[in-house]
Amino acid sequence: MGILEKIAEIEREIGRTQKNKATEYHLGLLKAKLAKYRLQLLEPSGKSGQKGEGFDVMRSGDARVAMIGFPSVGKSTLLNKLTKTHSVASAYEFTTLTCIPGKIDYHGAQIQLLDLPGIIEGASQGKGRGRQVVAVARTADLVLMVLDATKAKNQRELLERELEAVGIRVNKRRPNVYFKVKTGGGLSINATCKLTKINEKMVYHILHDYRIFNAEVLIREDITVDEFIDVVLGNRKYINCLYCYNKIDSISMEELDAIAREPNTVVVSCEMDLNLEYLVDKMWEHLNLTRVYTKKRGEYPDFDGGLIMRAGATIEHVCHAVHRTLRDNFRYALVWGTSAKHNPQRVGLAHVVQNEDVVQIVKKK
Ligand SMILES: Nc1nc2c(ncn2[C@@H]2O[C@H](COP(=O)(O)OP(=O)(O)OP(=O)(O)O)[C@@H](O)[C@H]2O)c(=O)[nH]1
Ligand SMILES: [K+]
Ligand SMILES: [Mg+2]
Repeated sequence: MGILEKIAEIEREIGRTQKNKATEYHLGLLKAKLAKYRLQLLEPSGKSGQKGEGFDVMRSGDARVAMIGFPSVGKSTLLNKLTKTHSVASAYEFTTLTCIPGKIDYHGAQIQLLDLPGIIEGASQGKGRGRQVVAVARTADLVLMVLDATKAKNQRELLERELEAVGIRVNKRRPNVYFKVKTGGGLSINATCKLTKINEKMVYHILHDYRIFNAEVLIREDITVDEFIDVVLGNRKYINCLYCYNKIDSISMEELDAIAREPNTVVVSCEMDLNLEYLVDKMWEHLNLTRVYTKKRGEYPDFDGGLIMRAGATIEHVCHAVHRTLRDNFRYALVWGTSAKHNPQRVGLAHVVQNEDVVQIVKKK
């Protein structure tokens, strides 16, 4: 039996099985099996030409945003509106067949925006160019899910399911579980809180199913079976996602009002140039980047320049971004801004900077 058939069979069985206390355990095991087969689907099948030409676009700029959506929702039109790149747009589905990068300048930061082919249901199992498209999504710092405001309401769930199937978790954080595989000593399973959705026996069996017989597990929050499997597989990507409904020029005010209230959602019309600037603001917000200005002693900070850092960046990261030898000559730093207790605060390498901080690095004599 092929993997696809095995997957279909397990999915059928899950569908057949009623969800209740008595079947919970059995369902947990089925889900573990399903995840295992899906993982195999993702692995390259030996033939090296499989990767798909036109999809390995070089990363550039400070962050990468990938547009994911069904055909003809307006992804290419949006790329044309937001960047100087041109990507063919037309009323036919599957107009775009490769990955086309564009660049957005946002107050001195550069965001790489990727136009991609439309995906269809079953994309994660290799339908269309789905597999290449979702593989690109895995490399993004933010997924921009482009949706057609005039189409059915379940687009969002369908797309999310395709991303889930390749190990992408959108707008979720990594489950708070310590998990370490060991070479001996058996299984040690502990929890620091009450578990209502999973129990020790289930954890034990899932680990056995993955042929893990020695490991330390410390569960620190009330996780589900799926979340535990994510931890065990370890290759999940947790990516922020912003939902962008396009073509709002073609729906009623009532419909618009309902969509606009959904979380993490921006409504736009490429055709009427509606809300596009706001969309870029929201993209920046969801990328969760931090801008830090550096200054020299006795001089004003350079508010035009500014370093773009990941959230959680420290003074050490700032040093690396300025010059590769700076960290070795580092004595202390002075920080002005929201991360400082008083202005300026004298800090060490481990100090976490915040958006719009000003940093002066003082070197060893
Ligand atoms: N009414 C309306 N139509 C739009 C809007 N934006 C794009 N379109 C139209 O939607 C159609 C599809 O646009 P594309 O940009 O090619 O869509 P796509 O998502 O890139 O499509 P594929 O590459 O085939 O997946 C075109 O006919 C566009 O003119 C909009 O804001 N309103
Ligand atoms: K199209
Ligand atoms: Mg297109």
